[in-house]
Amino acid sequence: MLWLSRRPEWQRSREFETTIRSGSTSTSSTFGSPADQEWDEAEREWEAYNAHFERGYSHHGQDGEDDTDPIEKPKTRIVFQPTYDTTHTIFFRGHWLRVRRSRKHDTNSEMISISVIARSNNILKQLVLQAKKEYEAECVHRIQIYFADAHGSWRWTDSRAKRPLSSIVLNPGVKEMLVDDAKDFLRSEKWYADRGIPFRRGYLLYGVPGSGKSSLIHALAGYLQLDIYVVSLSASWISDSTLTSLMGRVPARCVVLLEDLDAAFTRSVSRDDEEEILGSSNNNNNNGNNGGNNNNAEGPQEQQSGFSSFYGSGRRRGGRSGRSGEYLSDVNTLSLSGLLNALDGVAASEGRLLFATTNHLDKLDEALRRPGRMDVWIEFKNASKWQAEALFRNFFPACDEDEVEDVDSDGALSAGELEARRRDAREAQKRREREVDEALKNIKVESRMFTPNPPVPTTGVPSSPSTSSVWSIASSASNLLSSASSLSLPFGSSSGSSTPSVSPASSTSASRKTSSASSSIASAAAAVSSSRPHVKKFGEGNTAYIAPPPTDDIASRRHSAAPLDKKTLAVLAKKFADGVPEEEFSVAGLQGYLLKHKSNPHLAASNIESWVASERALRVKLAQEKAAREEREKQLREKRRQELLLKREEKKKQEEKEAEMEKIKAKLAEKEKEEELEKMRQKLREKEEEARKKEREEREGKSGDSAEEKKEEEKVEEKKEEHKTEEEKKSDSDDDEDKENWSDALP
Ligand SMILES: Nc1ncnc2c1ncn2[C@@H]1O[C@H](COP(=O)(O)OP(=O)(O)OP(=O)(O)O)[C@@H](O)[C@H]1O
Repeated sequence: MLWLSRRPEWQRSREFETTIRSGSTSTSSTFGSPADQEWDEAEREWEAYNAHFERGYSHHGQDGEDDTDPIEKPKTRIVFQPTYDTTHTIFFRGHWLRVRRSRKHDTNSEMISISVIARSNNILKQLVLQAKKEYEAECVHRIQIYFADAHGSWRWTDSRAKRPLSSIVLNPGVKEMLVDDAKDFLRSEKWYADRGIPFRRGYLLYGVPGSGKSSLIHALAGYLQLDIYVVSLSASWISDSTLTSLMGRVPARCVVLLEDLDAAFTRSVSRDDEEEILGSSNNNNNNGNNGGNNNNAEGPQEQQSGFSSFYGSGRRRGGRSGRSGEYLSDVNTLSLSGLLNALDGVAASEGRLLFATTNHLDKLDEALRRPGRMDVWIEFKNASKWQAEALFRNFFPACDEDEVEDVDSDGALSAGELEARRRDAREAQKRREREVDEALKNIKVESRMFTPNPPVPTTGVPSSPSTSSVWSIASSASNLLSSASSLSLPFGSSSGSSTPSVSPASSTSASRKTSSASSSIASAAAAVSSSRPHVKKFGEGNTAYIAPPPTDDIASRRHSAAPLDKKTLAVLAKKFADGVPEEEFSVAGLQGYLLKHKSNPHLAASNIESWVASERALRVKLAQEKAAREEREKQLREKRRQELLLKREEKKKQEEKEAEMEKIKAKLAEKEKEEELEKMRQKLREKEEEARKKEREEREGKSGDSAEEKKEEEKVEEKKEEHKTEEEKKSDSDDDEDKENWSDALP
């Protein structure tokens, strides 16, 4: 893409899309392609033309707009790219190439297809090689950052200027060891191959937040000229398969960064889940404090750091269990075996430097900790005094001067040197005061006066100057002194005169001299002191009221510190480090503090103790608030738990009652059935009875008619009886005959 963006044909495309990038010209986060430069040129021409055009109509300079804008304006770059799905023709080394940008719909990733009509594909190979060369040349100064996306692919997110390793303040030897180890690894591919050892190296950076883990990785990647591929293991979409495909797709030489190693597999469901509430009643103390070891002194200074926060990726989205006690999505289905497989399975790519960061080493599974997966472990602690001093020295520039010879053994300037400096400062101060007095004397007194409230300028009407008007004049004069003196005094706050506080009482002498001064005082005084190019300020043209002095708070927020001489720097750095307690505050915390005093190293050094005290007080307050919050939450949970238990109890009772009722109903139904049956039986019996009765009656009704028949029947019966007895007799006589026959036959 870089190569394409440099083709003139690409830039001349008639169908193009535009978008914008922001950034200052010096720190543009994108490649400064010729297309960009051409566009800048066009923009400049257009602006010049417009300015010329407008001059014809406007009264130039009428409202005093200042042309000298010392601040470089942030630049909005217009990015200009040929559209998708259109074929563009580019001429390259005697061949016409057809180039087409398109988007893959499934992964939404961009694809560029280049075709050429030629006898061999050499021309395409040459093109790719040249593109690679140009890309690499560009990468010398920047590192490319890729983030894993939910489709299991790497998405280019940004390119960043390299961070010098020297800007990372770590205990002596740590950086050197890491650099040597990484360099050695990258050189020893053959060594690994000869021994059949997978060519991979893992580094585990663990320790308190804001101690420089991510910064070190960034700086190291820049030093080794490697791109960074970041995966946040707490992302909701991470699963075994996506991680495996991601790890299989990293290029051979790069830095792979696994963020939040401790947050992997820490999935939770919603806090409102009943089971969780009931189950957690016994370990309430862990709630909302899931490893958020807050006695690491981060307190209010804790910063969201790491790559994901830089680049706005998915990290900490949905919470980071380790720190915030919030909840990770329950869609994250990464398993330990999936992670191990992705790290050193067959599909895992080789040649990469794997960095994993965690704030909670104790939460890591033993399998992950096993050497071979994470070969080098580096612990990051809160800032030591040594680091604090180095940080201060890094932060404030030192001008090239004579070496620090007369800084005595404990780092302080010798008494003589100090006295000489104070004397110089006092003299410089007096000189300025004299100059201002001179200026005030020369001021032409006009008849116009300052008026008290209401602030309506009453030109030409004399009135006695009020306290407030005197104060404003005097303070502007003193302000002038203060700004002048702050430039010359080496010990701003210790001398007590670098930011003199102006009050009506303290400014009486000045006010007497200027009781009838006009508004021209301000400009006259400013003319005395200012040697810088004049920049017209808002309200400077006021003639009735002079601006009040900036408050101390505003005054201390100026943004540039004059370079310190080495001796002063040594003293201030020592003073600063003396005030920082050993390993109590993170480097990020100290950096935040120094940023607040960016323009005033003296104040930064002298205020450190009060900052430490206020941070501690704040931390105690936060801890108390946290404890109170936790207690409240605990009570709330306990209440909810009781309510839930009660509800469950009631529900159970209700269910039992219902079951009882059901039983009774069933019994009743059975009884009813029985009764019904009985009734039916009864009815049946009655019916039978009735039927019999009827039969009997019928029979009785017929009895007269059948008397003869009865007799006949009786006769038949008698005959039958007779016949039967005869037969019996006969059989008896037969038996007797047989017996006789037998007895004859026997001897
Ligand atoms: N040792 C250090 N040297 C220089 N700067 C540091 C150091 N530690 C922290 N910082 C500064 O503090 C900020 C946060 O640092 P960084 O993100 O590297 O911390 P971290 O240890 O990765 O934190 P986390 O664990 O929260 O990701 C950065 O702006 C960095 O410049």
